[in-house]
Formats: sequence, C-alpha cells, structure tokens
Amino acid sequence: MEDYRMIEKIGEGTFSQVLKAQSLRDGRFYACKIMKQPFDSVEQVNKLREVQAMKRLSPHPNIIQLHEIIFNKETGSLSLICELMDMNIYEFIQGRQYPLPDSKVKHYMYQLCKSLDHMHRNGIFHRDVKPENILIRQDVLKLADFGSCRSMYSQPPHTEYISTRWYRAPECLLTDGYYSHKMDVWSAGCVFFEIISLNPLFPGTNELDQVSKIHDVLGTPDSSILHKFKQSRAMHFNFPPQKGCGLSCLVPQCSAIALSLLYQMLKYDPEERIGAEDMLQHPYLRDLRLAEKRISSLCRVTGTAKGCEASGAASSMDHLWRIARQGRKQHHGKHAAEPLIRCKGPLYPAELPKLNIIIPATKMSSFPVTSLPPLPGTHRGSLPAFTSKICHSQLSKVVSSITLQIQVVQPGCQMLLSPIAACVSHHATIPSALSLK
Ligand SMILES: Nc1ncnc2c1ncn2[C@@H]1O[C@H](COP(=O)(O)OP(=O)(O)OP(=O)(O)O)[C@@H](O)[C@H]1O
Repeated sequence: MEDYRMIEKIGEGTFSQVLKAQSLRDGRFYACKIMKQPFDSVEQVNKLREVQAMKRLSPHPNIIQLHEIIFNKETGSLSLICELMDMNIYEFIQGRQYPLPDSKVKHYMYQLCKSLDHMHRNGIFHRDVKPENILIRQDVLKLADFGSCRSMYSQPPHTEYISTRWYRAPECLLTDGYYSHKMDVWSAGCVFFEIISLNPLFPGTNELDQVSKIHDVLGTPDSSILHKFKQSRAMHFNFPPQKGCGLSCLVPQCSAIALSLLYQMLKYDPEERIGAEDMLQHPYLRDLRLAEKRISSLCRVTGTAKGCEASGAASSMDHLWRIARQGRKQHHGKHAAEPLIRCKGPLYPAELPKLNIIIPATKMSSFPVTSLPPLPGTHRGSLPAFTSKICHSQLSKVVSSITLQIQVVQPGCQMLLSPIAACVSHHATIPSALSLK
C-alpha cells in the first residue's frame, strides 16, 4: 500500500470502503476498494468471486477494470485497486430536479445493456444491479461491484436473499431461489425507469410491500405464472387479481419506444423477459447501435482516431467514439491493464507460485483455481467456482443479528417476509454468502 497515497473516501458498501488513491509509481488516480473482511491466504483472495469476475470480464469498456490486487498476509487486509470513476448513478440523479435528456438516458442504457450482454455471454450474472453499482465518468458508464455475482451454469436453488430489495425481480421474491440471469434485466429495467423519472420504481419497505408495489404498477400476473412460481416455493401465497396502473402514467415524458423496451425488461415472467442481447437490438437503441457500427467500420478503414474524427462521424457521437476508442486501447494494451497480484508480509513456499505473477485477464487457464465447473457454450474454458468460505466471519455477524422468520399475513395476500430482507436498508446489499452452502 506504500505505493499509493490515499486521498479521500469516495464510497462505502456493506463489504468495503472505497478511497480515492494516487499511485506513487505513475501518478495516476485510482479507486482503492479496501475489504472490511480479512482474508487468510492468497488462495482465498484468488477465489473471491469479485476478483474472478472482474478478471474474466476485463477488458470491456463498460465493466470496471481491476488494476491491481494488494494483499497483506500479516494483517489479512485486501485492497482492490480499480480504475477511478466520477460517481455512481444514484449520486448522479439524486437531487436532480429536471429529467435528463432522452439522448443521455439512451446513452447510459445502451452502455448498461452492453455490460449485461458481455457479462451474460461470459456465463456470469451480477445479482445486484442497482444505481449504486453503476458508475459513470463523464458519459461513460461501467458496471461495478461483482461481489454478489454467480455462474449462470450453477444449478438453482440459489441464495434467496440476494439483490437489493427495490431492484429484486419477482422470481427472486416469490420462489425459493429459482432465478436466473434474467433477474439482472429486471433490475436494469428498474434502473432505466429511475434514470428517466429520477425516482425509484418499486420502493418497497419490506418484501411483501415490494410485491405489492410491483402489482400496483404491473398488475397481478397470470395465474399460470404464479403457478410456476408456487411450484418452486415451499410457502403458499395468493394475490387477489389486480389491474396495474401501468408505466406510462408514471413517466409521461417517456417515448413509446423507450416504454416498449422498459415493459419488455419488466416482464413478470423471466422466461418472457427480454435478454440482454435482444435489448441491444431493440429499436430504442437502434441509432446508437448503428452509430457504433459506423464508427468501428470507419476505424477499421482509417486505422486511426484522427481519420475517424476528420470524417465528421465521431463529432456528433463523442461518447460512442470514446467507448470504441477505449475498447481498442484496452484490447491493444491488454498487458498494461492486467491486474497485478502483490502480496505483502511473509511469503510461504506453498503459495509462492501465485505471488508476483501477472495473470492474463482473458486466459482463464491461468486462474489459480482448482475447482472450476465446466462452462458450456463458451470458448473461455471453465467458470470460477465461487466459494462461501471467505464470507463466514461476515455471515456469522449477520446471522447473529437475525431473529426467526416472521410470517406476515395481509387480507387475501400471504407470504413469508424475511427479517434479513426487512432489516437491511432498501439500498443495501444483502450478503450474498448468506445461503451459500
Ligand atoms: N471504481 C470506483 N470509482 C469511483 N467510485 C467507486 C468505485 N468503486 C466503488 N465506488 C464507490 O463506492 C461505493 C461502494 O462500492 P461497492 O459497491 O463496490 O462496495 P461494496 O462494499 O461491494 O458495496 P455493496 O454494499 O453494494 O455490496 C459505490 O457505490 C461507489 O459510489
């Protein structure tokens, strides 16, 4: 850590404190995410799902880049040095009085869709997409905080109490852990609404209220959908049929085409919900998609940034150009961007091979992880097996503060309310290790 000068605190989450730091080697500014929980070994650090996911997903212009990992063996402290962003989406829209121009909303949504598409293509789902985990720097958006992510090829039931309540999809609320990567699309839909309206879409005060807020807007779903959910839930629930007010009255300024994408992202049934790849093909994002295509073909033809700018194509699409350029830069300068694992304190022979090694971010074979389940349908090899071991101390702290589950009964509506979900603030992430076996 002596290679960095800590400047100021820029954020705090359940698991970490984030500081702005300056590298004494290159003078650049970074975000230093200091984990609250101590780690026992380099193996444990390497198994951390956040580290594995960032390595797997980098480089990508819309995924936060991990620059360096600093592990102090003596104290067990772990810091992740990441690229520095200006703020998160929550901070960006908080206190804003007037809606953002549609072009800005669209730029952000396009980049969010790209990050989801890239992540899902690589067999990972995030499980905690929310405004606080989406970072921006000028017009560039990047998805961050992969601490809750999961392999798309792991079999349900998954951890039940994942995701932050306001952004939690119906299948997460109403089944015993039978959800998939489509939950990220729901959460991104809620973020989409929030960027348009500057207000949260479903600000539930507890799990039951969360479901009821969803029904107030979207109406109760078809009995066939509820039947499907009920099959994977031990607890019985029933909702009196209700017609929702719909989304358009809540965002009257929203264009029909944006609403169409929003509705598709907020389909109650995850099987009917649009996927990230199709989101990118939606007519709402058509102009950005075509602009990006044009820019990348111009770059291929001219081979230089100057050539593109001279053509005039990039001037009207500044941020897209930046995305394209950054993507190219990251691609070409891959080795410079690779996270470096450094370890402070006494070195033990058994762990020596993993120390001071630059691990190529895109070569999964070089991950020092032994228990990797197969990753069907990708060329990237196997997907990191995430372990819960690392979070046990945190888990025990959380569990000790939890009493028994409470049964909440309202007229005509019955479901199980988790005190875990109820006690954690709407914007806080529930520790994902809670139900990892
Ligand atoms: N690279 C970064 N650049 C700028 N700010 C950042 C960066 N990473 C994190 N932050 C800030 O710190 C906050 C907390 O970071 P993060 O969500 O990664 O922590 P966490 O402990 O995993 O939180 P959570 O409770 O959501 O799990 C973010 O909401 C953001 O405001």
